[in-house]
Amino acid sequence: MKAAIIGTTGYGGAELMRVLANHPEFSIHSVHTTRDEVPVWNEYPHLYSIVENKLEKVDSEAIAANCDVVFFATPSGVSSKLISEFADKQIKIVDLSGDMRLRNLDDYQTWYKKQPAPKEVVNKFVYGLSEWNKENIATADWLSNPGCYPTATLLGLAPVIKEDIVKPDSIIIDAKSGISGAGRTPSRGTMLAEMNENLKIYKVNEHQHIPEIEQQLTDWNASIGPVTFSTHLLPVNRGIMATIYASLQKESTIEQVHTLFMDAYKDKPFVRVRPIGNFPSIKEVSGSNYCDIGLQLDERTGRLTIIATIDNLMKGAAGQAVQNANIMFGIDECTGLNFVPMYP
Ligand SMILES: NC(=O)C1=CN([C@@H]2O[C@H](COP(=O)(O)OP(=O)(O)OC[C@H]3O[C@@H](n4cnc5c(N)ncnc54)[C@H](OP(=O)(O)O)[C@@H]3O)[C@@H](O)[C@H]2O)C=CC1
Ligand SMILES: CC(=O)N[C@@H](CCC(=O)OP(=O)(O)O)C(=O)O
Repeated sequence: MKAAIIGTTGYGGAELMRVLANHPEFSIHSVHTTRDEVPVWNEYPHLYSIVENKLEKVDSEAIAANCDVVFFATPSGVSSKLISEFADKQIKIVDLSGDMRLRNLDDYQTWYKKQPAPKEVVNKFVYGLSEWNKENIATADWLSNPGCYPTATLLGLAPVIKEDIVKPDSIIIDAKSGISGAGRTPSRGTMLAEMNENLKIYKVNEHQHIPEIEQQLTDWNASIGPVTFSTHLLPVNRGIMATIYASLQKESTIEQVHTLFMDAYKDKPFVRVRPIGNFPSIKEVSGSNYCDIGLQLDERTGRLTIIATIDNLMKGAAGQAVQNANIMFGIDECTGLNFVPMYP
């Protein structure tokens, strides 16, 4: 199968090239940005002699004529405009941006502060949280890849929300991300002098992933109320840790909760539930498509702590996008994604 990538000079696009260059079923047919003619390795010399394509401007006719799938790794507000060009064409779409994730268009306008895509376009997209929406993904033509923070948060919360074992208004998510999550466009907040040896909270109660998390949680369990979600920038390149707190509805033991998670993820190869008393760090999933989950129960307060770690560029973006493309094309979801985490 041939793939086109739009947004190849960004970090998400670069990670897609790294994964697809190694994929036995997909080949990189063309790479696109707003610029053209420059070999993509000029932007990313680590891809020298591995990805030999030159950047091209977006030409939807040519992409659809030559490719089986197009990945949008573009900032929000881009795919919502470009996607209509692909509407009548035979090509599958995987959108890594937030443009197609929120069914309520007013939410998109409020949280992203941008014009939403038309309702009929958004409705055509299937939400690609691979582990929990596999049947719909398998028949999807247009797929919306989850956000990085929602991926860690939702994989961490799914078993307890689906089984209704936590108090619906008790959920607090304390999340931290490496700097690559902010993309490659330079900004003052991500400069070395600002971030080195620092830890910053940002978008307090205003993060655009809040409605995405709440949309999926309430799809699973209508009783779930608004969540508290905070995001912090860590002075590392990659990685997200979501530390999630929720109060149990009734008394349980850590063994019971752990069994619930083990059962929920037993046939989901990219989610590794750690043994009781063992907690994942971001380094332990770096460069891989794993989401690792650790659990602890505070018997004094009745509060459960769930720790979910991912690599924001892999399970949080390109890795999950390729996992979803695998499912959409009917091949094993792990194909091309068997990366062992890099350590140290
Ligand atoms: N970074 C991460 O960890 C994650 C990112 N995402 C999402 O994935 C998307 C990409 O993120 P990221 O790679 O970090 O972003 P970057 O800012 O690093 O890259 C954005 C890319 O989009 C291209 N681009 C911008 N506008 C257009 C346009 N009109 N037409 C074609 N290409 C365009 C840019 O190319 P140029 O400027 O050269 O034209 C660049 O290649 C975003 O929506 C982001 O929210 C999702 C999960 C995690
Ligand atoms: C560290 C960092 O800055 N992360 C970004 C993630 C952006 C992103 O992935 O945005 P969408 O999924 O909404 O497109 C942020 O918090 O906004």
